[in-house]
Amino acid sequence: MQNDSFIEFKRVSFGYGDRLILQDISLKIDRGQLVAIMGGSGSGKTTLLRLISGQIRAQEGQVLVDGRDVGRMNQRELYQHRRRMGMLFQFGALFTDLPVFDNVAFPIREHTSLSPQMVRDLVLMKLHAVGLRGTEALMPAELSGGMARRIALARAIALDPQIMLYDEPFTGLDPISLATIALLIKKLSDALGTSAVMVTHDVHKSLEIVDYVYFIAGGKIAAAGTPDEVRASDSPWVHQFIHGEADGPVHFAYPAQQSLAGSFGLEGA
Ligand SMILES: Nc1ncnc2c1ncn2[C@@H]1O[C@H](COP(=O)(O)OP(=O)(O)OP(=O)(O)O)[C@@H](O)[C@H]1O
Repeated sequence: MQNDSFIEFKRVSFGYGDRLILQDISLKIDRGQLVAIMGGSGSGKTTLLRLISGQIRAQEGQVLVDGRDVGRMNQRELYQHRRRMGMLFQFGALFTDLPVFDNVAFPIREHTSLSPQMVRDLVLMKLHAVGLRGTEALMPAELSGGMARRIALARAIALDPQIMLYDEPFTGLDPISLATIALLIKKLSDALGTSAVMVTHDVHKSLEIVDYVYFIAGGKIAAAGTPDEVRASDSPWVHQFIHGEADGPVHFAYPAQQSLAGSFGLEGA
């Protein structure tokens, strides 16, 4: 596997209207890497994912995927770009009126002209990958929350994506389902060699499975490192964040208005 960056933010700034959300962000995600993005509520984590998928364009700087600037892609290029991408969102619900089989088959039918037999083989393979072979005839209403999330994961990987974007994949799951999904995310990332970006509030579970973590605060990268570096960090900011303490430099209730990185000497940490 090549060890070069597949996703790269080069001095990216983005705002909704006049409100600057991300400011001069630079980061790199290597091929095959699983990276977590963490930060307080409203810090711009989902915005960062939208920049990668091309739903929004950077106002300054570049978002490069496989060397190509997502912000400069035309409609046709964006369509191709998204075809290489799998997404699992907290509210990425299944189509409730379609059985599991058709839910997983949906992107395959939409984006390829494979024969029904091939579609069937692929669907069964993906269901097997998430440990839910045998559920193809069930309707979404017949699934538990954890199973539904795994079926959504099977659908997200149906086309063997090169990039996976996860937005709060653990939210609303019981501890066992959460551990199962986390393990699957890790296993699939390794098996498929995808570059994966995961926005999450679940610090402890994420640190068990990711290769690298970026913390966002005040529109900037407040800290970054491998899980071991993060755990060993003596930064009060990181310490407060990973221990979920209410008091400290992080304001959980409101989006930070100015760079905490600067205030705590964490710039480029
Ligand atoms: N389409 C939009 N128009 C205007 N403001 C928006 C839009 N989408 C998000 N915002 C604002 O931008 C800020 C960053 O939003 P974003 O969803 O990226 O944060 P987040 O870090 O993912 O938050 P959370 O953890 O709460 O989901 C928030 O203050 C949000 O209210």
